[in-house]
Amino acid sequence: MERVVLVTGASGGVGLALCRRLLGEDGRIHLCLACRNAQKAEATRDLVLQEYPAAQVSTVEVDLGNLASVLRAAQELRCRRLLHMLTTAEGVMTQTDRLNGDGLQEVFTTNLFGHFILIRQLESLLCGNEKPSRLIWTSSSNARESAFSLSDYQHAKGQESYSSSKYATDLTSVVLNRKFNKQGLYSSVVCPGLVMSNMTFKILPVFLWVLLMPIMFLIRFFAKTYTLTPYNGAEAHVWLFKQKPEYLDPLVKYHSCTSGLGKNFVEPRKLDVDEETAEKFYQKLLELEGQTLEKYGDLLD
Ligand SMILES: NC(=O)C1=CN([C@@H]2O[C@H](COP(=O)(O)OP(=O)(O)OC[C@H]3O[C@@H](n4cnc5c(N)ncnc54)[C@H](OP(=O)(O)O)[C@@H]3O)[C@@H](O)[C@H]2O)C=CC1
Ligand SMILES: CC(C)=CCC[C@@H](C)[C@H]1CC[C@H]2C3=C(CC[C@]12C)[C@@]1(C)CCC(=O)[C@@H](C)[C@@H]1CC3
Repeated sequence: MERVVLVTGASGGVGLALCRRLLGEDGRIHLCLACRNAQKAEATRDLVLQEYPAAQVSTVEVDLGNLASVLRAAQELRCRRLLHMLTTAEGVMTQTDRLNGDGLQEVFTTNLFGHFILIRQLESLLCGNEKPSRLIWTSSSNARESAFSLSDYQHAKGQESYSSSKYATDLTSVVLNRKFNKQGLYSSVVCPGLVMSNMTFKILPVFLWVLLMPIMFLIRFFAKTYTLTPYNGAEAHVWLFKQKPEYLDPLVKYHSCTSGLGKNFVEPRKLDVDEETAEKFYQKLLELEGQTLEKYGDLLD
């Protein structure tokens, strides 16, 4: 049976590199590209098919910061019946977080909660299959416990919404493993390292990054997480794709690394999470999910 792999954030950066690399690893997979709008999805599909003309590539339109869009995408994916792996590679990092149309913090929703809803809505596809299914979350080494608070888990009050959302991602993955491993669903978190992408181009202009490039190549001899290209950044995802999920440690984050001479490898590092906090946070996610489903009852089957 073909493996169906859904990649969010597939239109650029690490997500697009991951799609290309997955097809290079296994031409038999069915790749589903999740993009924010139909034009981007089609453009990405064309790009991927140029390189792998025989590949099976479908698209789904989803704005992860918009819960109605997430529920519609889940409905569509349920109709397609199959899903074996979901990997997240979208993300937003802004100086000024804001409320979205659902009255939730945008960074929290896009980086975590939209996916949480998507996964819960796709539980029937992901759980109880003959072979294990898997989730791969693109987190970050920037996930910091000090940025996260249970009482303000959407990070409405602080200035570190990105770090908070990535820490919340790590917590969620730990609990998902505890709840769903028995049903054959396994979750892992990865960090792609420092990658030149639209995200970093919002921190400094492209020309400055280009000027800094020689310095960064030198830094890479000492800092292995300077992966720099989306291709290198997707190393941990691709490595995980090839592992048996049952043998992975749920309390580890897998970091994409690149040596000074440009060789890619993966480094597992222990997650800095308190399992009790993770469980309490999960309960809060369930509460928020309840409110969301109540609001969007018309989008449920
Ligand atoms: N770059 C880096 O140095 C690091 C990145 N990461 C993480 O890696 C992941 C990928 O980042 P990277 O590739 O660098 O970033 P990019 O900005 O290049 O790519 C982000 C992708 O996410 C999509 N996206 C953004 N918002 C939404 C949304 N609301 N709904 C659907 N899709 C959305 C973008 O789509 P669109 O084309 O429509 O904008 C794009 O395809 C992120 O989770 C990021 O946090 C972690 C550590 C370091
Ligand atoms: C390399 C030189 C000489 C200058 C660049 C300085 C910073 C702009 C740069 C150094 C470390 C970078 C970094 C990130 C953004 C850009 C830097 C601060 C991230 C915060 C990007 C998003 C993430 O998820 C983190 C893991 C990155 C951590 C390192």
